Amino acid sequence: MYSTAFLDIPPLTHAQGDVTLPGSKSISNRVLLLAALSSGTTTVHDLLDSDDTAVMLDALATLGCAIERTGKTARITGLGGKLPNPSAKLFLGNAGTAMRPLTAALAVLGGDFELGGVARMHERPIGDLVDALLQLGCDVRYKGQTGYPPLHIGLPSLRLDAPIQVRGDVSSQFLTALLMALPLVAERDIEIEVLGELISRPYIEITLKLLAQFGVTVSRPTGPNAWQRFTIPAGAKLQSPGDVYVEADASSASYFIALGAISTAAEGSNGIKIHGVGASSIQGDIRFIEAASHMGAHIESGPNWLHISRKAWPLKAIDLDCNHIPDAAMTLAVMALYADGTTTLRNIASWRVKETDRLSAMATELRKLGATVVEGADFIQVTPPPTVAAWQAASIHTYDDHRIAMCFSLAAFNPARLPVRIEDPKCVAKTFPDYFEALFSVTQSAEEHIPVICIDGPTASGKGTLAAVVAQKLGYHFLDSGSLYRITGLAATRAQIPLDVANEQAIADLLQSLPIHFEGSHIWLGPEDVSELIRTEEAGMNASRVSAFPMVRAALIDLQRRFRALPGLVADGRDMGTVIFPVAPLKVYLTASAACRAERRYKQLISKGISATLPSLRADLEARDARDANRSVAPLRPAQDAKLLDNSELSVDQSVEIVLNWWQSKQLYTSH
Ligand SMILES: O=C(O)C1=C[C@@H](OP(=O)(O)O)[C@@H](O)[C@H](O)C1
Ligand SMILES: C=C(OP(=O)(O)O)C(=O)O
Repeated sequence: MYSTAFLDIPPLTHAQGDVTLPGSKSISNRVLLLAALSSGTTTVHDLLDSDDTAVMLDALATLGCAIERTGKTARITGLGGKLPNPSAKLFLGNAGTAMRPLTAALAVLGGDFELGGVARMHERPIGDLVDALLQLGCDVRYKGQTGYPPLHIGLPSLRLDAPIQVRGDVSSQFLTALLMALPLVAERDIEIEVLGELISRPYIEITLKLLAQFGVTVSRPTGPNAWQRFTIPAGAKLQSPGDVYVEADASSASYFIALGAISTAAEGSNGIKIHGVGASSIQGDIRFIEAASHMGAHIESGPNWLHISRKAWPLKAIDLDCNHIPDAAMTLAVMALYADGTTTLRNIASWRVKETDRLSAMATELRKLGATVVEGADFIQVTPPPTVAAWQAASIHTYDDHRIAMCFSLAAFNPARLPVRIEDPKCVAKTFPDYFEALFSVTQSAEEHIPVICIDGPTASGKGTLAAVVAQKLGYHFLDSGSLYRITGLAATRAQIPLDVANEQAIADLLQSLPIHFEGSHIWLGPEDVSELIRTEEAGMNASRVSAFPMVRAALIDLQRRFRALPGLVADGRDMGTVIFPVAPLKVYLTASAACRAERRYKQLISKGISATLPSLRADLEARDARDANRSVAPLRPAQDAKLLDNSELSVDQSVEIVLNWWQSKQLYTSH
């Protein structure tokens, strides 16, 4: 997951390949709750691991449910409708699928509970559900504002004789919550009557299908009243089905379906294949494929897969009632940027009460990109930027809304080849923590568009630390090129090849087959973590020797350039800006006085328990500077266009800030 303040997505040109998507949020949280309430043990496979499922799992554990987890599998011992801990304070984040169903289940079971979440959860309505529970005789009180969480739940005096009325026009989750909770107390038939137009209906189908798996068949009329009345039969009992498999999330699939529709594949391959969900999914958001097809996607499907490629281009503008796909419809609003006219998405008033006011947020952010947007009470109308030149590089504010972050990443395919900045990318953790990793695994950018920041400088200037922190702050890859020379020195020594120029061919040959692999700050040579081993003074001297051999340097050039990958690279070394990445947009040449560098190295060694003396360290360091500056190939010197940074008097944080400011000053993002 990218936990950076922002993530800059370079302009993307192509997409192709396979993605396996994480489990459905709606199915995961329903199955977890049903498994906990039912009798018997349930093994849930392919469970989503995200913020929304974490709050549900924590809540169930707090309530006394035994849960064993191994990877994506959870084994849940059902409570059989009895709570061992009938008193608890539950934090439910911003998960509607946890807050609403748990409120109903705990209200009918009774106890002493407090249910709350993040600030936004306390702005998301729950009054219609509470009203229904009060009719039933439950004791539910608002701890803050009437109509909103946090809630206190006490002991009920249940009255199950009259039909329970619930409004369905703000959220379908209120009806879902009642449907899952009422089998706990179904001594007689319990009827639920929906008032107003029921929105987001396909989510009710998910609820009914999963209830059926747990042994409860809800009956309802056929014909026009099919969405008005639901009857939970007397004697209904939640019984574990044993094993449950969670489909991949169809709403998450929408970003990759869109990707297939708006991108072309690089030569020799074809489209995007999504694994884990197919056209016969029980999730309503799968119907996004119909909308995407209308816009121009070519979609094929099998039992558990989808294959998408581009058919019509530009995409065709659509006018669509999106009430049945409220979440995936946000993706259509971004696809509309690539359409041949104005796209209108209707009947989506519920967008206003989700993770943020999504109607207003989408309108604001789409406008930043250059689109013309009309925002209505319950619709949005998007007209793409009129010309390529009208596109703008935008910094997208994400409002702690995972879907805003995910759908706006698709704007990186803009024809103006502008990057897109996604603020607070970690908000995707609500349903898809590794979204951006999945995106980068199937997308490509022209090499010249993948940013590289070079940080070159002499030994002990602190460039490794600076580069690693800058890479981490930007979410970029990190190349510690010096370590490649150190590994070369180590490998040659182990192969008993003397480090002199007569053996440069043999050392260069050795490099062709070295299994080098970087993992954060760790460097692996095959199965061995050599990070510590290559940091000794001796390894440094050996590195300096082999780095003077032209054949060795040539062999390492391609290897180093391959580190330039999405979303960007910070490369630390001695010739990053002069030789390896000569057209990098930012080159920093980091120095510090010899006295200062010797002292830093001294402290470093002493802290590791290695004895050293300052004068000898300083002499070694000056000798190494002289050798590096005078070697015939790629001598150590600043690139002509490098920015010089002397950090003798600066802390690491101060140096990082300077470099990030230099980087920021090169960006074009508008955030108005
Ligand atoms: O029941 C569910 O799993 C959901 C129902 C929908 O909410 P509304 O019914 O509030 O539209 C949807 O937006 C949400 O992401 C998940
Ligand atoms: C509306 C959403 O979430 P929630 O389940 O919290 O309602 C969503 O995931 O888009």
